[in-house]
Amino acid sequence: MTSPSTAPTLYRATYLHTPRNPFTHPDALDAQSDGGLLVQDGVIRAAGSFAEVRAAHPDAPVTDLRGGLLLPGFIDTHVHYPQVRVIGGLGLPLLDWLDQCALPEEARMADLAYARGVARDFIGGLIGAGTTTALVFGSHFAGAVDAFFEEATRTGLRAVTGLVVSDRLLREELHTTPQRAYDEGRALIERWHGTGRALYAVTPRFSLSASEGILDACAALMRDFPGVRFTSHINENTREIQTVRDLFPGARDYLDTYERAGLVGRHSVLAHNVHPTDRELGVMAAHRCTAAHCPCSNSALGSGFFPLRRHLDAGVHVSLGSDVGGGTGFSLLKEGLQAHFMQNLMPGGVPLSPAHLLYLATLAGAEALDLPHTGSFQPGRAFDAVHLNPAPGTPLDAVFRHASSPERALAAAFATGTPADVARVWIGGDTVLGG
Ligand SMILES: O=c1[nH]c(=O)c2nc[nH]c2[nH]1
Ligand SMILES: [Zn+2]
Repeated sequence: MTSPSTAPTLYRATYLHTPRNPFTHPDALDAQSDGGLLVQDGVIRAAGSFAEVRAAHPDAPVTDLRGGLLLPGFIDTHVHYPQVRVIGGLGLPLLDWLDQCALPEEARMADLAYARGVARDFIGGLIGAGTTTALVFGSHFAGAVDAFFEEATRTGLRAVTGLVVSDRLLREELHTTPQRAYDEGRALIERWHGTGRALYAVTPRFSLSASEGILDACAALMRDFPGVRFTSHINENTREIQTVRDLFPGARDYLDTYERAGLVGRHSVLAHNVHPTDRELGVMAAHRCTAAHCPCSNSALGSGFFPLRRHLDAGVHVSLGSDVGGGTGFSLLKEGLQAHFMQNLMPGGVPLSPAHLLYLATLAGAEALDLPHTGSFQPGRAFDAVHLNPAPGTPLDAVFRHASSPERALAAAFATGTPADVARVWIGGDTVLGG
């Protein structure tokens, strides 16, 4: 039995979205300076100019959002739940930062009451930044992962996450065994995968902290539960890469440690990939897996410049991640700007237009996670949206009021927008912030 329809709403706004990929389609940006989106039962039913949608739906009540910018909700494809309270540990390279900042805090997640508070802080931060879907690196503790799914369910966030598993070189209390990794993962998948908006991601932390036995346990979960997603880290830092080489002498490269276990596929999202080989890029493209680019983290941890051009030339799909807490905050506007800066500064960088940045922050994430009902405003997709409406008197407000085109306003949103400019957020048509 289908539930009865609710009344439609016609949103009137300056809206922009990328129904296509601007790296392959030059006219990918769809910008409506006076646009209309008809939403019913959480789904976009019609989209276009306000005049055109109004004419077809003369009786729908109108919600007037003019004055700001309406964008698809942001999709963060790499962000760590247990690290929200340690954002800002600047000045350390990856392995020192893990030892001194991240892992001591992650050990605190054994305490369920603590984890519940962190889940609230974390999801509040995501939604406050306009993020409506996230691939979230979970916790090493199954109870903390439960707490996360509960909070995601309460808030309405579209969350893909799972138990983080490791069995070496971290701290003893963060280690597990292959059997326990499988058993706890299985129980979490059965409880949460496909429940409401939740999906499960099998998540070995990185090969540096994973034996072949743990990676095989991850592969067993992927085999036994088709449809679960996979995420981990790869090629972030040169010392990390050398250590992985030493730990897996039989592997051709870092990717091969995952590939041999059968963990590289269409539902795999590998974070960073700052230092890939050509072989790794070729295999990632062939398996249609995604590289999640985390420019603020790469800058803060001094990991290096992401070779976007090489990824695009090889045909590797790229999305965006905030990588909190190696990253510096939840805003994908800031990540877009940092990606733009870094591509500008590196030899052979890819010039990124506002359309590229919007795509990376929205549809690219939907494609990475294989969530075709999110990421743009095309009719049939869920109404996941963020309304940027800066306070009067702010520089972004001044630009918005005087912008010569919606695309200029979009560029300014990436250049100077922050969570303070997020006025309202919807997920599946429900207001989850503001309103
Ligand atoms: O940026 C990162 N953050 C982490 O928490 C992590 N763990 C392994 N590799 C990592 N990289
Ligand atoms: Zn990370």
